[in-house]
Amino acid sequence: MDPIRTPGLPFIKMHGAGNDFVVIDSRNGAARPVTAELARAVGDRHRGVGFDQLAEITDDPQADYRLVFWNSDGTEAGACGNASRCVAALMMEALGRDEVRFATRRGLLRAVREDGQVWVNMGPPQLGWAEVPLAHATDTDRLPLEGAPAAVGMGNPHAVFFVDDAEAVPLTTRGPQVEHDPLFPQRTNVEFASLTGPDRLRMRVWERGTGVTLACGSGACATAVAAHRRGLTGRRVTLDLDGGTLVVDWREDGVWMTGPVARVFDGVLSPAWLAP
Ligand SMILES: N[C@@H](CCC[C@H](N)C(=O)O)C(=O)O
Repeated sequence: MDPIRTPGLPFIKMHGAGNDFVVIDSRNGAARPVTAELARAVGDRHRGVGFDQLAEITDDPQADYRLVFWNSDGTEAGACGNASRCVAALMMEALGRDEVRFATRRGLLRAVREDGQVWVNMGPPQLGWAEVPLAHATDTDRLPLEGAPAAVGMGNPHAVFFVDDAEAVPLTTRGPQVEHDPLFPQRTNVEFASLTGPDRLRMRVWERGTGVTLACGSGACATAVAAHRRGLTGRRVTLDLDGGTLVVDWREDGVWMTGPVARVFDGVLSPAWLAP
């Protein structure tokens, strides 16, 4: 056997507006290799490959494929908008189509390619306190926390703060405080946003299970929904994040989101590294 080109676990490294992913294809009856332990090891930016989320593609009888999302701390996430767009772009290419349907923990979602852009419908926002979920009944538009954030579920929980200057927020201290607040029994993703123009927001994010990231698709959707509910914007919003710009459009059939997609490299996890 060639000692360099050894077999192992293939993956694709992608990013959407700087939100970076390792994509592993476990379709066609392949044994499912991804566990919480493997996700933590691959997610380590020094000893592994590094990612914000690992997206595992599996078979699904009702859809073109199923997606399972893992955070870099090894926890599973119910939704990941940017990874959904990245994998949809890959699958559209592979299947030679401009539309795919995929299953997630939240249910069946749809992505389409229009004018070269991949849009994903993240589904309707979850605006009831139990759906987010929150620990007790309260107005999700203004939570009883310092800064009165809004709570929005997009298949995963989000706490959205509207502030004068998102740049000035100490993300690494405020983020984890809010993530672990007892009001969020499943912890939460945390967004800070400022209005910078008509229907335009500057947004920074602290992701549950990962920390500061350059972008968050479900977070952008949650922020656009919260901004519209507060009367700050219309239903179509442009969000400038640290790693790029996302556009969100809250339509009748759900919250659609688009932005840049990049396939960075294809790699193989060495069997020696994978061995216990
Ligand atoms: N980057 C993602 C969101 C990832 C999931 C999140 N950290 C969670 O635990 O819910 C996105 O683009 O939506």
